[in-house]
Parts: sequence; structure tokens; C-alpha cells
Amino acid sequence: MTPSTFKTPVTIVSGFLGSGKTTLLAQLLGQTHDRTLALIVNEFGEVSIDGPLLGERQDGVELHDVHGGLLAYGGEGDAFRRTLRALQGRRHTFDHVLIETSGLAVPTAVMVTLDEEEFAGDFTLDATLVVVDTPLLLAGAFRADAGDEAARSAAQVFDAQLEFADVAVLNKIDALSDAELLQAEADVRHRAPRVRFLELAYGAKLDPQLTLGLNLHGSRRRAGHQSPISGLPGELAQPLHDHSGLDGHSHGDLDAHVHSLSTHQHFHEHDPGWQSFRLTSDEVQNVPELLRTVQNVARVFPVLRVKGFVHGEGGTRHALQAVRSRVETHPAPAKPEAANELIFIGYHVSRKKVIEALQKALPQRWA
Ligand SMILES: Nc1nc2c(ncn2[C@@H]2O[C@H](COP(=O)(O)OP(=O)(O)OP(=O)(O)O)[C@@H](O)[C@H]2O)c(=O)[nH]1
Repeated sequence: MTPSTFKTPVTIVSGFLGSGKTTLLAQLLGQTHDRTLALIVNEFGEVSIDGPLLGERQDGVELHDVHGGLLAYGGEGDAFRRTLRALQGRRHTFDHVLIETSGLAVPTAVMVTLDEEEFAGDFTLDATLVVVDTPLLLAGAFRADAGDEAARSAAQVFDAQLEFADVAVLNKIDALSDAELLQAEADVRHRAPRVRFLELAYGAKLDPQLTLGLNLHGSRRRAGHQSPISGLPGELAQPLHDHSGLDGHSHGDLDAHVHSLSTHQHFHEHDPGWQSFRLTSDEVQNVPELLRTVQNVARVFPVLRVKGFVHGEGGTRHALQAVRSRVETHPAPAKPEAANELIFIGYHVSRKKVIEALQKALPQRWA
């Protein structure tokens, strides 16, 4: 293949808030020293937390942050186009582009952009992955008939992400039984019969062989007006993992994903109920106390995701992560000059009320 005809493959990694996209990518980057990757990370919050979380492995990876919104049609999408243009100019310096979309984004805007005349000659969609928080799926967290508005909206985003994915990655599965995995698989298949493969991410790990270079769209890409979404899949119609206990991860029905562009745009219109805000504090935190408080906040308010970095006692620094009321911390590199910062993402969540709850429970001031 000559350089002039070679198209750089692009893999899109989508998945609902906190499903594990960044964790899986960090693991993947650690296993792919044989190739150079360009990574575009899009976050819903106003500042990037995922960039620093991914930042530890920088050799052979260049990281581009497109934060502050969703990769969308126009609007913030222009920041994405600018990034893609910058990469296009020197695309022979890397082998593969990975795009992590925000947990509230549907990947179609990226897919359509890649198919625009400006980019279609240089990039080819390799595959679209959707990462699934399997325990939450099993707990019914993405049921469209759920009681509250936040859950219904989450279900809508989740279903739209599944609908446009080639590969569904069942994540957070280490503690699950085979019966639970089968149940999760059945649920995904039922919701998204056109997802072609299910991949099981044990230990929050993706296998690079089963993730990059799948070429599910490139060989069948058609010129002109056609979106990659309507492209027929490639030849790889078999399970990505051989899990004999889980019978058959492939789909016999290889019909096209056929949707009109207006449908994609409609799906992508952002539900304004989803909001994020950033709180900071200048004081050293009592980390266990902060964890308990964040957990209570996530129980009492419609907060579905919290992430950030905080300073603990003894000069320690921690990455704090909450997915609903499941909160954890990991050690983070020291950065004495940085403020404590937490990004809260929720559905019609009141910044004022969250601050009041923190003030009530903690001696440290957050604003
Ligand atoms: N137990 C367990 N936790 C996991 C696994 N994968 C991710 N997590 C945790 O889930 C939380 C969210 O992980 P992220 O990788 O930041 O999720 P994300 O999808 O990138 O989140 P957003 O970008 O905010 O949507 C973190 O606390 C991770 O440590 C897993 O396989 N098992």
C-alpha cells in the first residue's frame, strides 16, 4: 500500500458516563508500544480530567484534549475538526487515531465528520466501540421505563450509543458470574441487535488485537454522500473472544445500519438537563471524609459522575472518581500548585445545593 492511498484508521470509543473508557484506553496504551497512536479525548466537563489520567504513558502517544462539551455537529464540533485537520497534516507520523467521546455523546457526529470530503480521503473508520458498565446495566440503571427523568435520559443516551456501535465491550465484569454475563449479553443484543461483537474486558483490559485494526468499515466504504454509519460491515463476523461459556458473540444479520442524517442529528441534540460544574478548594482534604460526603451527595442529588484531583494529608494527591454512589480514589502524581478540583455531572443538579451539602459535612470550604 502506498502512502498516498493509505488511510489512517480511526477507532471511536464511546460509552456512558463512568463506564470505563479512560481506564480501558490507559490499559490499551500500555500494551501498544509497537505503534504510534494519536488520541483525541472529549469530555463533557469544562476542564479535562481524563487527559491527566491518561498522561502517564506518553511515549508513542500524542494526546489532544477537546473538552468543554460534546463532539457535535458544528458548534463545539469545530474544535474537533481543527484537531482532526492538525492531525491530517502529519498523519504519516502516527499509525492509528483513537477518539474517546464524552459519556453523554453519541458517536455519530464523529462518524459523519470522518466521512466528509475533507477527511474521507485520509481517515477511515476502523470501528466504533461502546463501553458498558455491566453491573449498572444488570442493575437496571439504563431502563427506559425507569422512574426518574435522569434515568430515562441516561437510558436514551445509552441506547443511542449502543445503536451506533460495532463492538460492545462489557466492562467491570470481574465479580460477575457466567449467568450474569449471559444476562448482560442478552440485554445488549436485545437493545442493539446490530452490534456485531461483544468483547469481555476482564481486569479493565482490552486486547489490542481485538480492538485496533478491525477494519469494519473501510473495505466497504462508499464514495459520495454515504455516511460511514450506513456502510456495510467487513468480513469479520465472529466472536472477538472465545468465551465458550458464552455462546456466540457474532451476529448473523449483517444488514446496514441505515439511518438518515437528520435522525443522527436528532439523537445528538443534547438534552439540556445534563449539566456539569467544577468546584474547587484550597485546603488539604480529609480524603476518607470527602469520599463519604461525595457518596452521600451522589445518593441525595441526581449526580451521576464526579471526578477530579484532591490533596490529602501528608503531601499526598489523589484522583477521586465517583460513578453514581460508587466512589474511589487512586494515588496521583504530586502537583502542589494545583487546587483541589472536582467536576460534578448530573441531571438538573443544583450547584448551590451540592455546595451547601459539602459545607454542611466538611470543615474545608468548596466553592
Ligand atoms: N471495578 C472496576 N472499576 C472500573 C473498571 N473500569 C473502570 N473502573 C472504574 O470506573 C470509574 C470510571 O472509569 P473511567 O475510565 O474514568 O470512566 P469513563 O468512561 O472514562 O468516564 P467519563 O469519561 O467520565 O464518562 C473509575 O473509578 C475506574 O477506576 C473495571 O473494570 N472494574
